[in-house]
Amino acid sequence: MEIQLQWALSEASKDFGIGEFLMKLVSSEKERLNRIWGFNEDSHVSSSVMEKSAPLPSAVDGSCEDDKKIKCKICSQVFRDNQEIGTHWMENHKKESQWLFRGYACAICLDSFTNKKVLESHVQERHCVEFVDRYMLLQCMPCGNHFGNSEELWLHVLSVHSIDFRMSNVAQQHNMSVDGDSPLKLELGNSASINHPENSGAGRKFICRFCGLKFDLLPDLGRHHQAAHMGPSVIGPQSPKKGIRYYAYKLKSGRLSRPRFKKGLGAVSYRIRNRGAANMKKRIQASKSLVMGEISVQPPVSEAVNLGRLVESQCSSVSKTLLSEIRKTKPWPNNLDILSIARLACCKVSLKASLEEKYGVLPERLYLKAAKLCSEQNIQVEWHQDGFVCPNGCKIFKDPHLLSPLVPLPFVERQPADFSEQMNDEWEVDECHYIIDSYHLGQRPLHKDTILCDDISFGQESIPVACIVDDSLLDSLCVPAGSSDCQNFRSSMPWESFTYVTKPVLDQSLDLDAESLQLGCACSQSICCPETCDHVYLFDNDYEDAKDIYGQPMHGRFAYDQRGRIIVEEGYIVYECNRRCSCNKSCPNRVLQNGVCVKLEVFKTENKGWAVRAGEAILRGTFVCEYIGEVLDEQEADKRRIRYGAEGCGYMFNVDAQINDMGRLIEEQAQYVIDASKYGNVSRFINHSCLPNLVNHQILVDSMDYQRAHIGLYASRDIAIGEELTYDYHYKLLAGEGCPCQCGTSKCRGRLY
Ligand SMILES: C[S@@+](CC[C@H](N)C(=O)[O-])C[C@H]1O[C@@H](n2cnc3c(N)ncnc32)[C@H](O)[C@@H]1O
Repeated sequence: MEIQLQWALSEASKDFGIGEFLMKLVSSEKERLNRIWGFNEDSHVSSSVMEKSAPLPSAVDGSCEDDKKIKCKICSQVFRDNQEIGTHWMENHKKESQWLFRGYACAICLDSFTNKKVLESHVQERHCVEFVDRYMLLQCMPCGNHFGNSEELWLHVLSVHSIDFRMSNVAQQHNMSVDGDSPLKLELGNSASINHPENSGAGRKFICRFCGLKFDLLPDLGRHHQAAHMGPSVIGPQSPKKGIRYYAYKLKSGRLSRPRFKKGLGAVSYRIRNRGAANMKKRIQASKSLVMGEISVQPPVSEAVNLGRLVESQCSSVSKTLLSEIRKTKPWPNNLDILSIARLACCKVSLKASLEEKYGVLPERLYLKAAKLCSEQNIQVEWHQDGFVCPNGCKIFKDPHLLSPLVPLPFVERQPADFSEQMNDEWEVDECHYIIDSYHLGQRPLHKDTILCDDISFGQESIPVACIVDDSLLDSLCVPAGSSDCQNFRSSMPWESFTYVTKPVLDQSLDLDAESLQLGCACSQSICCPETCDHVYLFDNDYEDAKDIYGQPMHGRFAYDQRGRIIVEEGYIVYECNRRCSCNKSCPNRVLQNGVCVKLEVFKTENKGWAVRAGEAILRGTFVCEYIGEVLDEQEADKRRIRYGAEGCGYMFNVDAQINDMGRLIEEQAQYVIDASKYGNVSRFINHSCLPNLVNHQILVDSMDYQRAHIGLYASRDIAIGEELTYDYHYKLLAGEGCPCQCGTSKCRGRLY
């Protein structure tokens, strides 16, 4: 066709008469097709005509035959097997199949996207490289598998998801029996359902299986699905945060539709009243998933029949797909995984062996990527250099084609033949230059550290919190106060000035009826799912318009992603599951309550006393620690402030002051203070910065009373190993000189208070 078209075009350009002749030919051919197949200009598919004239063996009517028929879920055309319906989709519903099945993934970090443009900006912003096609993988939307090209993807869809092409038996039956407004329509189809015009007597509709909304066109449903129900990783870059002025302006101008936020007992009783509605919702969802389960079970017999029909060339394609499936059974490591293994590797051989043991076969020279990551995180590794000899005697495979990293490589754009080559190219070209730049030019002086205490929590945290001091600062540990000897050395040790606790200590000053207000969700599995979890429902009930950090609606989603990273915008109270729920520790809605899961170190600074730094790379959204101490009401806090004096109040966390732009607009403010002076955890050593890398969120766990909200500190961006952890204290600036801020950032406001 391609060649004929080229010929026709070149002929037509030579002679106008030939062009006219070709146009006539095309239109008469079109007419002929319309006559034969009954197509007309307005609707490209007239199912009634199609059913009559398509040369298909089975009749459309006849109820006992219905079960065996494979009906296309878009146009209701009938097919004998998966292969036929697959070809039909490829030829007639290509657009729809792209909506339903084709996603994209970043080849560097494997994050998922539905849109190529968004992937492009992700690659540029996240990985700081110009986007080229080799950074793009295709991803199967329903199952998340990755593919090098659309042919592979389509083969996979054909062999694994062909059931999604067909109208399910249940759907067909319902289409015939259910009237237009029945809630049962929610249960139809997989990603979308269609009411066939002939069967229902109504116009064709696509129904979202998540929320029941109806759409006339499948692309509209696709767009809705993407906007309303896709996870954070598949959507665009973060929208700019809106500050208090923005909301204040909107409030003033009457244009603010801020989140409905019901706090305190009134809110809780409202929630309890709504429990009935929540349960009803759950029942609908449960019945939905039941029917969906029914739909997605593929009778094994059809697989066998289909396999028997495959010709040899198709067999090899299927085997290719199967092989790619096998390759994908082990997940590929993300940057953090590579980094943590790279830190411990003694050489390229040991790195490769450890990675392969965990993740199977990986791209060649992955060590270059590992070295780049180490370089970014200031972890010095020798082994990436050319000619490195491992002191442990590991033998390094010497690749004659690999140039020394010191030789500049020309950046030549090539179109690689297959995906594995793409991956190799990426590691080879980019990383070498990166390593040279940061490693050879950016060497830092080596400091020697002394570990003062292996674990200041003394076993209370699941990951020890070491206390470390740079040798050059050892002298500063001697308490100055005029004493020249180091007799007071021990009393200045940070862990000795307070009692380490891992749970908040509730002061008697608080008037709490906490226990009775705790709500468990009714999920029956050990791991809750957002569709049925009451805590998601409670959140949605409180905040209709909540957005995630990417600006997408939070409706029907947990506040955490699958990796336990917080995705909800600052300012919304998060409901975690609790001991009244039947889920276990690994439920995705339990994060803060599981305690510190990243390696933290307390260390001495030159000008801010003790501080906390990352003992490992921490990715954005990761829970770092809870601000723990004695929970006081405002009156008790005031008394203590007078007792401590201005300088002694450094460990008091004023929740009211910490509530962000969004929270400040909420009528009932959180009037409580957490004092970590006497009781606390590692968080009490975290210093202030005017440009911090942590944010705080209020998390409800043991009680629905907002005065018992936990304060969780989460990474607001990716944090490198060794980087000091900071949050913004938001102290009010007092009259007078106050305390100079030593955060040293470009955004420093000059004073702490
Ligand atoms: C919660 S404590 C932090 C740990 C404290 N550095 C220590 O040694 O225990 C808060 C106190 O640390 C000091 N601090 C924290 N951030 C600071 C900053 N950016 N500049 C100066 N001092 C800071 C102030 O003395 C403040 O009152």
